[in-house]
Amino acid sequence: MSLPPPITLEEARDRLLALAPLLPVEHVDAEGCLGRYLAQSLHARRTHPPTDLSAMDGYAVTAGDLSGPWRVVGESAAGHPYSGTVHSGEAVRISTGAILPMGAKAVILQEDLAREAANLTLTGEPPEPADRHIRHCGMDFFENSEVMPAGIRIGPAQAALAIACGYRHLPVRRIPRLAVIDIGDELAADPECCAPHQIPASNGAMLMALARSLPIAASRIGPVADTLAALTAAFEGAADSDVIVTSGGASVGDHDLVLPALEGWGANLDFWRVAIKPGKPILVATRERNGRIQIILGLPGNPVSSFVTAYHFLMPLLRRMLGSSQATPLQIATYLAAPLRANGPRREFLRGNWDGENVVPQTNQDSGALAALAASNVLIDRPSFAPAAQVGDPVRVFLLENGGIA
Ligand SMILES: Nc1nc2c(c(=O)[nH]1)N[C@H]1C(S)=C(S)[C@@H](COP(=O)(O)OP(=O)(O)OC[C@H]3O[C@@H](n4cnc5c(N)ncnc54)[C@H](O)[C@@H]3O)O[C@H]1N2
Ligand code: MOO
Repeated sequence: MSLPPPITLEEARDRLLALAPLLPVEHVDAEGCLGRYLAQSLHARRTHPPTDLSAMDGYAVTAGDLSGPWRVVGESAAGHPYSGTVHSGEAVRISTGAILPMGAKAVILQEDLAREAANLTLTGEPPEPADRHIRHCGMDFFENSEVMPAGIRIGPAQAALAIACGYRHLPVRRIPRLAVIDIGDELAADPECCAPHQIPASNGAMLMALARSLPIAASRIGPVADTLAALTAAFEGAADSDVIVTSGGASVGDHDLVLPALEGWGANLDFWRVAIKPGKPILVATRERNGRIQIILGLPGNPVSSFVTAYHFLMPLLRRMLGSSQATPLQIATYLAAPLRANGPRREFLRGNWDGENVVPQTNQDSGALAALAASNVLIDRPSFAPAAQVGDPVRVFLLENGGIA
């Protein structure tokens, strides 16, 4: 059997992302759409600050009157503005966030003043420049200005900004429906009831957990036996999903039936085999149903291969369907704390541990070594045919924690 030559990660991912249907837009409560992506750019519905505000607790005075003494004529507190106008020789008690009274052009810190009844004198330094402690109207954003582009991830700061801009609801894309299918005669559904010829089906839970770091609706099917009938039934069970992910049965063995089962089910193969390690046998297919495109990702069964292919393909696909403008994972540059052998033709993603300065590759790089994966917080990116590397050499890594996943 002649196999298709493996394509590069970039080509494979571009092809996959080009297939991704953009899901319909819906309007969701700003607090309820954390982790989703803005479907349209957001323009401020108000100016902020809406007028000049004090940035400190102190006294508001006129511009040409920074040496005092002054007479305190009133107060401007947050939510309770001073209604009069400040004149030369007068000061208004002002708190942080309170509206600067008319006529006032400077705020002097209370630490730089002495007050006795209504009499105020300067004991420290006046502000330099005079408006140093003033937040001017529009300092943050002006009405109608674009505050966030389409495709940005709505995290805590973005939700707060949207609310500050006057939005209760935000345009986001419908949550994708994902089905995860474990495939293999050797798989036990219950890890506590696992015969000697079996292994616990751990990939499904891992893939669900990975995908659930994004806002999705996921369901799990299986474990499914290595037969065409069982696979077809499993695909039928997932027929309403936007994305179907299988793990196992993607390679070339007699019992690796994902590809023939998909073809028998009416799916069209887009690509199979990518020049990465681990993860080479990954396949991507599509199926049209009621005018909708369903995407099927066949991931290799080896647990680390499943994880790495989900990281580089499934997660970017889901992000793109959710409308993200940064669907692919970002890298950081660090330094090797141990030497590495020269790499072969497949771009390799070594499991490693990064301490903030250097990265230590795991000793066990077998694609079935789940313990080494679980002890890792980065994937070290080794380009194809990278020469041997020494301690201290620069290397690029993908983060698996602290924002690396979602
Ligand atoms: N002659 C060749 N053999 C293999 C090739 C090749 O090019 N030529 N490729 C190898 C590579 S690379 C990989 S990766 C694996 C992938 O194989 P499959 O996707 O067919 O996976 P399986 O054979 O079904 O399983 C592999 C391994 O993973 C375990 N597994 C499977 N599913 C699960 C699960 N849900 N939870 C936990 N563990 C799972 C399974 O028991 C096997 O040990 O093929 C190589 N072979
Ligand atoms: O690609 Mo396989 O994932 O090398 O073990």
